[in-house]
Amino acid sequence: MRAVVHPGPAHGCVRAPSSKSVAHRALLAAALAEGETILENVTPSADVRATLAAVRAFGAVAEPLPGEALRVRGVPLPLAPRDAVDCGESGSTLRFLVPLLALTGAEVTLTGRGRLPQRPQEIYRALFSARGLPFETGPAGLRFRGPLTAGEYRLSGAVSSQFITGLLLALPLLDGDSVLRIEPPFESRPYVELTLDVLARFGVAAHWQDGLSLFIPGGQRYRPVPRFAVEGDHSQAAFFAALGALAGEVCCAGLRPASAQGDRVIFDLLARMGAPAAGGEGGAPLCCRRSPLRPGVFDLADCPDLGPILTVLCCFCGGVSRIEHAGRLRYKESDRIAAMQAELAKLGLAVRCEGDALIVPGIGEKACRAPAAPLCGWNDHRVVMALAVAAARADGPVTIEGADAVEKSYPRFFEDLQSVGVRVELLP
Ligand SMILES: O=C(O)C1=C[C@@H](OP(=O)(O)O)[C@@H](O)[C@H](O)C1
Ligand SMILES: C=C(OP(=O)(O)O)C(=O)O
Repeated sequence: MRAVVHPGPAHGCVRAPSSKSVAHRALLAAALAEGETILENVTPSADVRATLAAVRAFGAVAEPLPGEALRVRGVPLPLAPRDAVDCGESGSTLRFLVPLLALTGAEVTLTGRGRLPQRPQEIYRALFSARGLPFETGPAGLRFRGPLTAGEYRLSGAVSSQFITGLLLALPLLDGDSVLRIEPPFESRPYVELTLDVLARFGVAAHWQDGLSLFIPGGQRYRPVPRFAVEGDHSQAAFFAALGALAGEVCCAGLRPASAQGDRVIFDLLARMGAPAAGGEGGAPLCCRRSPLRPGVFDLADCPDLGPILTVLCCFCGGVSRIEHAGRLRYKESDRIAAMQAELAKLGLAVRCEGDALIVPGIGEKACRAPAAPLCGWNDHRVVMALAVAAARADGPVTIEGADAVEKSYPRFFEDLQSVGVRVELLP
């Protein structure tokens, strides 16, 4: 599908889809809790559907209820899936499942598509090899066998926090206690805090011994939660907050003020740029309006998913910005540094790379150039959404190929964009 986005002002209010990160964690926790959990507000994105299929494959029952809710009846320990489990393009699904399915002691195969088979899995390979357990990646997918045992796990904090979350989900179910020792630099820490938050809501404890060591008591079981409503997604709201700051006034509803999501920092970043959000009291919508944006030095270490939209915002600042710790953007659904550099260049927006930092000279209040040729979405939802926001500030319509990549996390993205007055034509 291609999307033709027409520039113009945006005005209105968008309800954020539910947090993909919280939904993955809550689905897995509910699927491991004996008894019934009703999960409410689960946006059926492709990634969340992959996790849903996986929990069914390990023995949980999950029935859809009206209004994007699910009734989940869990199993105390995962059962060995009969067939390979398809993780789609979801890094979270795959990395969260590995330690859980290793508990079964059976040989397990996980498959994936798009860029998933190339994304780093070395951390798990090293942990499995150190324990004499098989872990192989090949054309048929990722194959491994447990059982993982309780004890001390040492792993780098610089590749992906998803390995830490995977271990945090599984180790409490072993008989003995475990400790995770994270080697610095430790990036994406808020995602680990989010995991601890969801674990606690399902009655599972783990705590920091110091800033880099997590103690995980063994012998625990997940407890069902009668009603668990998945909160709104700050990473997705970021696209609409940015749209407001660039092209009108847009409000984002459905966000939890006390959320543990690291990407809520988008509102601090916008305030630093000179577009502070109004509202937000007691969970009311947060509204950002067009303002002249100031450049600055920004850091993606703890909020990598903001990378593409932050780069777009910097392109419209009145001066040169620097975005630090962007290196891990190379290992997502696309190489997001290469993707954003290539596509923004077509809009006349130059982005330079200096090691792991991006240098972004902004054009201020001017419009960017609408190219005659289409932009490429790089099969990456966050690249497509960020380019669509940039297009609202172009000097003519901008075509984005591969726009259906938004299915991965935000199936209603283009409808929501239209609902705030941005004209979009969706073509097959
Ligand atoms: O735990 C999670 O839900 C996620 C962690 C982050 O990955 P990294 O830890 O690899 O940065 C983030 O990029 C991803 O979209 C979701
Ligand atoms: C990187 C992402 O997700 P995942 O790692 O789960 O594929 C993302 O949503 O941007």
